[in-house]
Amino acid sequence: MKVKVKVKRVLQTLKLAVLCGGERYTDPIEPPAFSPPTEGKMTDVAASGFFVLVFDAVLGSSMWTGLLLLDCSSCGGLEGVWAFGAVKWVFLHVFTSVLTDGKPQPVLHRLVALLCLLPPVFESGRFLKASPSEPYSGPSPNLSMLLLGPMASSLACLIWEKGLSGNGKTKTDSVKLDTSGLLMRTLKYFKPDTLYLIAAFSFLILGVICDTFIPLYQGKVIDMLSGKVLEAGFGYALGELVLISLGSALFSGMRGGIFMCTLARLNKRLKHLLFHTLLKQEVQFFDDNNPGRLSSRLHSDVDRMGRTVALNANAVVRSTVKTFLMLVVMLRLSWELTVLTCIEMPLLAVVQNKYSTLYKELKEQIQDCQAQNADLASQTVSGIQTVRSFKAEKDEIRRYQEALKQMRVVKRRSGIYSSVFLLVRRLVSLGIKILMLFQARTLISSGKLSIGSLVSFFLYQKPMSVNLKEILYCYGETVATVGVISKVFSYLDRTPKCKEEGDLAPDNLQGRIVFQNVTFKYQEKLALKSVSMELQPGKMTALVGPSGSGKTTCVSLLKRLYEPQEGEILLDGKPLHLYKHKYFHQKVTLVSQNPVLFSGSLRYNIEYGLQDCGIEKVKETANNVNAHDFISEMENEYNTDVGEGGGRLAGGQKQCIAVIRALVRDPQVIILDEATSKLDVEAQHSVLKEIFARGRTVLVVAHQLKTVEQADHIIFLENGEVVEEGTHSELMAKKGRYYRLKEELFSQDSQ
Ligand SMILES: Nc1ncnc2c1ncn2[C@@H]1O[C@H](COP(=O)(O)OP(=O)(O)OP(=O)(O)O)[C@@H](O)[C@H]1O
Repeated sequence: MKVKVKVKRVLQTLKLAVLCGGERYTDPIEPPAFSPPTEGKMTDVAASGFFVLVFDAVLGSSMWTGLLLLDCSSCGGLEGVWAFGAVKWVFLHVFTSVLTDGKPQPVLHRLVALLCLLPPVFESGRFLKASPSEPYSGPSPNLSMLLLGPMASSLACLIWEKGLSGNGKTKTDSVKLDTSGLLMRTLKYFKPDTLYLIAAFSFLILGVICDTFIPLYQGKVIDMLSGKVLEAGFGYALGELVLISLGSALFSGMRGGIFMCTLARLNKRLKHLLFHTLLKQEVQFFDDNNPGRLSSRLHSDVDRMGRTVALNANAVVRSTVKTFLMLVVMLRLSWELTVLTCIEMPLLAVVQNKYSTLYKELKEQIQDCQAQNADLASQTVSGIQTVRSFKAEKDEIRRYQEALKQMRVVKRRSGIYSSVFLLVRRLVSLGIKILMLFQARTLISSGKLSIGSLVSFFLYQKPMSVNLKEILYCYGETVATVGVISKVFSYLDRTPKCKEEGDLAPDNLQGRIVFQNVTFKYQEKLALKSVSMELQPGKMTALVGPSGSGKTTCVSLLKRLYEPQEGEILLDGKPLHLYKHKYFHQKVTLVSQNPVLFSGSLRYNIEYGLQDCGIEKVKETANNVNAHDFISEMENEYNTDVGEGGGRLAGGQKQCIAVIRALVRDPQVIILDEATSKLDVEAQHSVLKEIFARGRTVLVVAHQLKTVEQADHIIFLENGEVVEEGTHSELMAKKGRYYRLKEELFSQDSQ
């Protein structure tokens, strides 16, 4: 135990000396303050790696010194080399644990494994290649071999850390896990298409097998053309080539078709699920997320997510199988040229990995810009009347131009990165190609390679690098799409902040509404402060107050579009959330000043959300509010299309349709938010008469007292508080707070 502590302290002293860059440092217990923590961590790993390499060199030279002193020419043959590797692993492992206080980083594990494995693997290769005339004699103490192992191991670790396993600076294991977790989760959505996928992958593998053998047969045919093989076999080889080519075309076509079909099914499922989840969210969610962004998630992001995962899985499997088969054939043709081809791979992987990291960030930025642009354009187009009436076209164009400029900057950056990446990739490929041509000349002149085989090799080499590039590209593309996938899943996983649906649906509902100390905030903005009021059945209550006083908020809470943070709203003595949703929204209906109509027929809009409402009931209700006549005069009567947002109807007609839509539901509570302001006097009269029938509870929202003279009870709201209430005449007679506050309004009303 004491020895361990001593070793540790010595190591710490050495380590800190290195970390301090050779500066004088006396106290080994108190380490100097390292600057940024991540930098410190990386230096720590580098220092530990350095000590592992030194310790490995010490172990290696001790073994050779021991063998020389004991006068042993062999170190036990191949078994001895493997045994020494195992012993070395134990020593290095313990050393690394001590060095890192029992928490060695994964990179150190990899370094130790490589240092211990490389020499035995190399010696095993030598053993297998040894000819019977020169049998394997075991390793010899060679300085270059002693240096090569540690150098190759360090380089491999460096390439892995800096290039292949991420950007080498910030990527943590949890992020990696998250990426694979997200991809696995996306794959799970393919479950209903398992049969399709099995068929597609089977065709894919058959197609790949056929593809792989095409160049081999082409090479054979070329050798036959040059007269190196018997003429008789020519027709047979040509037949095989045609057959394989036909098979490749057929299987590839089937594979592509089935994949596209599966992708379409996945898209449909995901979009349906996302739309379903979105519609379940509370209204506040839609206040916080603008429609452009949500629609972009629903359309382009889901498409991209499915496409990336499905097509990339297809491409990766195809390219991997193809690469493996081609590698086998290429190794048989010439292992020297194959090694050169394979050198290209890690180099390209490093470049691609760097590019992928940058590309991922840029993709996310471009996506956000696109959503913002779409939102801006749709807002302007849908509000064109307002834009035109304020002559704000130039402002809107400028805003849109600025958004486009922002996107152009990001896209330009992406373009520059992509050209630099392409340049580096091409240069690497070119360098390797030149080396291969030199090697091919040597092989052909020594008779180890025929021209046909060289042609075959080159026919393999191009698709081989295309396959590798495809694998790397798919990897990059998948990494870039992880952001999109996680956003889509974040919406899919979102639990709506609504109370659970109740099961109350009484046949007889009186419609008595009570607000009990209701307080409500929009995010940080307080809109209602402890509001208490009562709406009586068979009576008309008016909610009056200046703009921003909280009238609409009261209505929204009563319609359960939001939930109060404090207090409760009761319907016939029961909290609203205890009622069944459908029942509740049929019994409590709202008609607003600017009702929203959907494109479709009048009948569709009136029956909206109702399953069992016949045309007779629609006609009867329309008749009751004197709307049947104007509807009958329309081109297709109740089947007349109202246009986008009801644009083909006049304001008063829209209000009339909204009133009918509310009344066909047989409501017990009706909320009129300046709902009849655009109707003529006669129409207003018939609408109000119908509304007040059947002892309904009526809540009317208004800005001015003079518009609600017929109300049984008036509640005056200001700054989210009830400041005054009573009948119209009581309020007019009162010289209370309301009149002091609103003298102007009062004098206007009393005129
Ligand atoms: N979606 C929202 N997000 C944040 N604040 C809001 C939201 N809707 C309303 N508010 C704020 O809540 C307060 C009350 O608004 P509310 O719409 O209820 O007033 P109102 O009396 O209906 O006004 P108006 O008569 O003009 O319609 C206002 O200060 C308003 O700015």
